[in-house]
Amino acid sequence: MPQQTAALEIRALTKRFGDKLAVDAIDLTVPPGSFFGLVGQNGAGKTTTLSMAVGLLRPDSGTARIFGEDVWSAPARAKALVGVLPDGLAMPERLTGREVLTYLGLLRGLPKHVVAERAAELLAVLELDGADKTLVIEYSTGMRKKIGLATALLHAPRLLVLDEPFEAVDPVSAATIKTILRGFVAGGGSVVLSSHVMALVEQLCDHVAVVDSGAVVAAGPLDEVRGTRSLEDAFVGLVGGERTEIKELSWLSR
Ligand SMILES: Nc1ncnc2c1ncn2[C@@H]1O[C@H](COP(=O)(O)OP(=O)(O)OP(=O)(O)O)[C@@H](O)[C@H]1O
Repeated sequence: MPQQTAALEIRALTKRFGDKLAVDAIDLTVPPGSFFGLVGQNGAGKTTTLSMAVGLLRPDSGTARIFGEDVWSAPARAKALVGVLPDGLAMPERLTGREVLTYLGLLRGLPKHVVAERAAELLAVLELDGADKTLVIEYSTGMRKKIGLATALLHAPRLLVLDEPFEAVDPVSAATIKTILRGFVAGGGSVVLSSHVMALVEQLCDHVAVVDSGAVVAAGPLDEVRGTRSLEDAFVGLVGGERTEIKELSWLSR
């Protein structure tokens, strides 16, 4: 059977901030149609990797391809294929959610009626339509995540790259987002998300990569990476185990 083009292929991506090697020649292959979880401790390099992979942060070296299109040498073709929810998404703050979607949809070159229909549907599904008169500057953190996800979905991309999509999102909205993402994958889409919540990654993802100190320490189908353990136990084992040197905070005891 011929090999299918990877949804996302990262080769030797490297980023240094001053003396800090944030991402160290990372390699990652996201198979088409997969639901891929990227996990790692705080500061492991997940956001830096994903930002370089989608063209938001220029790498020092290495390549990223989205369905074969090089993100840095063919950015327009690559970016047409991907929807991105970045960490700390900057939004036009003085617009309502609907206005943001309309603005970004038209910038993407979608016909006006298509933008209007999709914006209405996304706002309804994500329960943001009640906030039709609310400016983004007045949104809660969770509402910002949801409008960010709506902007990522608007142009019907083939790949979604989502940095911590469930952070600060209430359980009802999280359930809605899970349903949307599962439907997206069932319909042939591919998803890469980063998360610290192992249970969520186990629930949603079929592939996982564990990042530690800017490098991948394990990657592949979820069942191969976790083996017979829970993902949390596998993760703790992979990234350095329990920290026995930590003394109790004795001054907290009464
Ligand atoms: N703009 C920057 N300038 C300097 N150092 C940075 C910058 N962005 C990230 N770093 C450093 O690079 C390393 C990787 O950071 P990154 O945000 O990619 O980690 P992460 O895995 O996404 O962490 P978290 O789970 O806490 O979001 C960290 O040591 C961080 O301090």
